[in-house]
Amino acid sequence: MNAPNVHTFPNTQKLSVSLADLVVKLSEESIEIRDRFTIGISGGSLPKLLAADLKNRDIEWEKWEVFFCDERLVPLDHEDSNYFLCKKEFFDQVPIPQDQIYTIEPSLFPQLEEAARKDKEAVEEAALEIVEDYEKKLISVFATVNSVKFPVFDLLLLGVGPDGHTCSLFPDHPLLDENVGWVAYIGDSPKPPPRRITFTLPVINHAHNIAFVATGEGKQDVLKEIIEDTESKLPAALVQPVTGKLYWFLDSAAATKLIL
Ligand SMILES: O=C(O)[C@H](O)[C@@H](O)[C@H](O)[C@H](O)COP(=O)(O)O
Repeated sequence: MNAPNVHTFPNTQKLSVSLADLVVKLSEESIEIRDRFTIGISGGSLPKLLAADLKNRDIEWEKWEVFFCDERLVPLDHEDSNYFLCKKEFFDQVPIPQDQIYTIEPSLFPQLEEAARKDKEAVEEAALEIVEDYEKKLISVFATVNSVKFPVFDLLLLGVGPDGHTCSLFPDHPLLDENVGWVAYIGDSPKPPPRRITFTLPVINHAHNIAFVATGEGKQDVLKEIIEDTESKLPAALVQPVTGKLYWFLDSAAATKLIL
């Protein structure tokens, strides 16, 4: 594995500028080589930190293909939805074509909601339809181009929770062992809401570039383990690109305990 590139900034404004620099560079390179830029975005504080400076940059937005690294199984206009958050913080401010922003399928929601009134098995069945639909969306963008076992994103932007989770992959969860599927359903997320879908570890690890963004003192201890303990089994520590590059964008509060 390539050693991670850890970048620390005195404040989130400077972090956002440097993150935008990387995204602009990767977008230009990918468009030059593949005539498109495939990116996966996460929720949390990331969309705001991403958009802060990027929204003013000169970018071929019409070449972007955007997926969600994880998504909560709620309607797209629900305040828990990662799409809703990204729309408010980012998409509303840049001209990415709407049909190149790949959301979970809203028409599959009524049956999920109906299943929720029945039993766990019915919920799982309805959730699997959402998973399959999202995988089809990935196939529509990636399979004919790469013809590989896993999609290869140009860039995945990830957050990390104080427990070491990333996407909706949580510590000690059996989903960490998934090594075939591209998208997985989790019905027992320890962080609400409980029902979500998430990219699996192999999808994450096949990306050309992965950038984690973490800020604030609440991340100090977990970052020390993830970045410095080579034996750590925390989900974010299992993000180890097969051949791609791994970046960390931290503010000084989050990076305080690291030996850099
Ligand atoms: O789905 C979720 O519950 C959140 O999106 C979560 O995974 C978040 O990305 C991390 O906890 C980092 O969040 P912050 O960047 O806001 O600390």
